[in-house]
Amino acid sequence: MFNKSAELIEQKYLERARNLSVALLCDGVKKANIDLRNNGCMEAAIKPVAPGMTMVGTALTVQTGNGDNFPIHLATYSAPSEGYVMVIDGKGFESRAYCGDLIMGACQAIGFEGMVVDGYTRDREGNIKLGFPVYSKGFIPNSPIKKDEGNVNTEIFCGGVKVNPGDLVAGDSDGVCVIPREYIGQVLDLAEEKLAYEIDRSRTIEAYREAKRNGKELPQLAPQWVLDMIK
Ligand SMILES: O=C([O-])CC(=O)C(=O)O
Ligand SMILES: [Mg+2]
Repeated sequence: MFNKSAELIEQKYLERARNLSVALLCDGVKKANIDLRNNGCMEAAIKPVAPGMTMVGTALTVQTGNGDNFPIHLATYSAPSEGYVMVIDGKGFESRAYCGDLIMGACQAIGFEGMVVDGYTRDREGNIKLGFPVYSKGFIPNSPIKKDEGNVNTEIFCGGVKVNPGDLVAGDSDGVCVIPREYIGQVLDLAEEKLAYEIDRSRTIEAYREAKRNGKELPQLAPQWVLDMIK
């Protein structure tokens, strides 16, 4: 099945998401009480090809298996793709790489924001040189097959999380999370609240560090909720 790509997520939401870590976005999903495995956070096995890679975009989904990358080629060249993150359900297939730096380079040239592979990739050095954000389960040099059409833009599972075309996908050095489209505004509000809490905590920790350095009386370092739980 080959479906049209979902409408791009509004820029104002994408910009807000870019100012938040993936950890904060997952905290937002948790606070919103959305029934999503691991708060939308993909399995730890899905890692950035290099630390420092970050991406935020609208999900374009691909479903394949058996190390077959024909569906990835279909999605790359046949769907309008600027602003999308290609999320590939490769069923964790371990014996072949789904893609390398040629497809990645093409995706980058077209304007994809990044790629997530529930499976393995190759051409790691070339991928790092491109600076194209890719998240995968690891690397294997063995080449993909090109055979079946698979599915493009259908509901998939990637890294244990349900992904629909049009969902928000974000990645950083910690990993990848997915926010279902209908919850984006609510999750961003809650993630920003958590960010405000974290900024406040960092200030307290810095004040403690400063007092200790200067031999001053030490301020309370433990958060109030910890003190309440100890009581
Ligand atoms: O040959 C392939 O299909 C996968 C690959 O290594 C690339 O895209 O660079
Ligand atoms: Mg290659």
